[in-house]
Amino acid sequence: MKLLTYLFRNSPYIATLAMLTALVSGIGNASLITLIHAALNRQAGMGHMGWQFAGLALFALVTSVISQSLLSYLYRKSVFDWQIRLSRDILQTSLRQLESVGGAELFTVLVEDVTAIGGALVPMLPFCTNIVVVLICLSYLCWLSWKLFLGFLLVLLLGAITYHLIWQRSQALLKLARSDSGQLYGHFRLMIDGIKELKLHHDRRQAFFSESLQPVAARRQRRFFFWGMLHALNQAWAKFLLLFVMGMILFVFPSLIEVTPSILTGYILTLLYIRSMLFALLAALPAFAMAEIAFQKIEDLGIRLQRDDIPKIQPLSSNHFTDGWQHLELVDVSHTYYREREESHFTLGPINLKFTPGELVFLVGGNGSGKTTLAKLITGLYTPEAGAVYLNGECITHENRESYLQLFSVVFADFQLFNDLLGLKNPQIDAQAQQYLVQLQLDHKVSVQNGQLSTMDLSGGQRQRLALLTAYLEDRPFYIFDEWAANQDPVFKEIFYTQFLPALTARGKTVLVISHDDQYFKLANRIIKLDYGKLAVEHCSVESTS
Ligand SMILES: Nc1ncnc2c1ncn2[C@@H]1O[C@H](COP(=O)(O)OP(=O)(O)OP(=O)(O)O)[C@@H](O)[C@H]1O
Repeated sequence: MKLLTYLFRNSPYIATLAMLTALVSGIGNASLITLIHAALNRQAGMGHMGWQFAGLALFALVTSVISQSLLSYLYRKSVFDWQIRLSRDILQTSLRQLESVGGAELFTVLVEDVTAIGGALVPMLPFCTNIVVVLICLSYLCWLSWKLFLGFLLVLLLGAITYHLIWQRSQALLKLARSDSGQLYGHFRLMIDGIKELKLHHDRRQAFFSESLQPVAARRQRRFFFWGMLHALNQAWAKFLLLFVMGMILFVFPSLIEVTPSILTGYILTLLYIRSMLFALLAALPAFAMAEIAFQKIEDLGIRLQRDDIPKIQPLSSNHFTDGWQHLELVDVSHTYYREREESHFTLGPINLKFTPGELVFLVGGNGSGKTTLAKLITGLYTPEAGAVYLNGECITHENRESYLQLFSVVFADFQLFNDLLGLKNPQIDAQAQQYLVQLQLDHKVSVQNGQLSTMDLSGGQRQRLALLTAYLEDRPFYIFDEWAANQDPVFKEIFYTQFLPALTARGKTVLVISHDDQYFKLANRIIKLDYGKLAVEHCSVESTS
């Protein structure tokens, strides 16, 4: 049902046309059988009937081609629409919500569920055609003999009840198999991201393969197999029932009810004709079942992505914050992570901080003290659970958050490089990038043409420098570097702290550096130290923080 609603809402005209063609094709097909029966009983002139037969066959062919072509279009469009819509939703949703959904679940929905919905559209139109044929044929049977039809219906009812019982069990299995898919995609990601660690350690690789990946894959495969088996059982049961009912019509009912040989022939002929259609109807049900669960998963995800307590980021209305800022303030800001599995939580804050243009601020503290979380709060990637962030005295809310985000250029410790200098519209971008590449000592490795980097196959430290290049080109007022220099050689580390950072602040940029390099702390205007989520020390003029 959801599939039909989705289809008509998404492509009303094409779907209506496809459905009409499918229905008309069904009527054409059903008319053929009545014509064949009439021809067998010589009820009209044979020449006239021959033309009718040829016309109907041609009609069925044309309508079938049209509906199949429309179907193919609808399938591709459905997959495209869902993937684009979900991708847009994901890009619009707040970081915290995405983190709580998890990458593996997002990936499973984008790949598996979207394909399942598209896949269910494939048998959809033949399903409609077949339903029409079957319904017309059943009416024909009723018209031939309603008494015989009652007997037939009784057997059909018995079949429907048993079918439904097996169907329910198979649906439960399908849901379990779908949750296995989420876990399996999670393992695939882990395998690809952690391939070096897995390759290096034989026992770890074996354990990952045989204790993590394979059991989930095997369980999923087993569940899909049993699910398929239940459907096969249902199909076989349906076939048996049809044979059973034919046997009853041929050998039992004639002794109980008065029927002519012509009616018997009509019944058997019609049942033989709709046999394949009935089976096609049943064969389509698994695809619909998969789509139903996929819809449910996408709906769940939609609900999680658009939860009321974490509103979506509003689109960029104006860039008014970047025109000039005087001060940025965090007032009693806090954030808590809940770890359901460990039944524990980590709270950062309440934090009170102020930044002004042209400052060089170091953010220091032990591992897990909350430095990266604070950076996410400052940048607006996280919304404070308590307190507020103010820019020039204006509170940052969901209405102005998108504009506020444009204030920052951040290189996170787990940064991601893009080989296109995406979103940087400056016409001199190639020349500027080339100039920075020289400064970053990467010009012998990388070049930029039409905003595209020639390569990203670089060492870890060199990739970090490329991330710095992007940050430079963004030319935003507030820079944050999360342990950027950790992988740099001493020479370049020195250049970064003593040349690059002062050059940025000299241009009026505020720079917040998350760092453990205490030999450079003396360069800072201010040092902020975090200790287990609390602001431990804030030095204005620094010699040492220890
Ligand atoms: N997405 C998350 N979900 C749950 N807990 C998280 C998440 N991210 C961080 N944490 C927890 O919050 C705490 C602070 O993490 P954060 O990354 O901010 O620390 P950090 O000071 O940057 O650490 P490091 O110096 O190791 O990078 C840690 O205890 C961490 O386990």
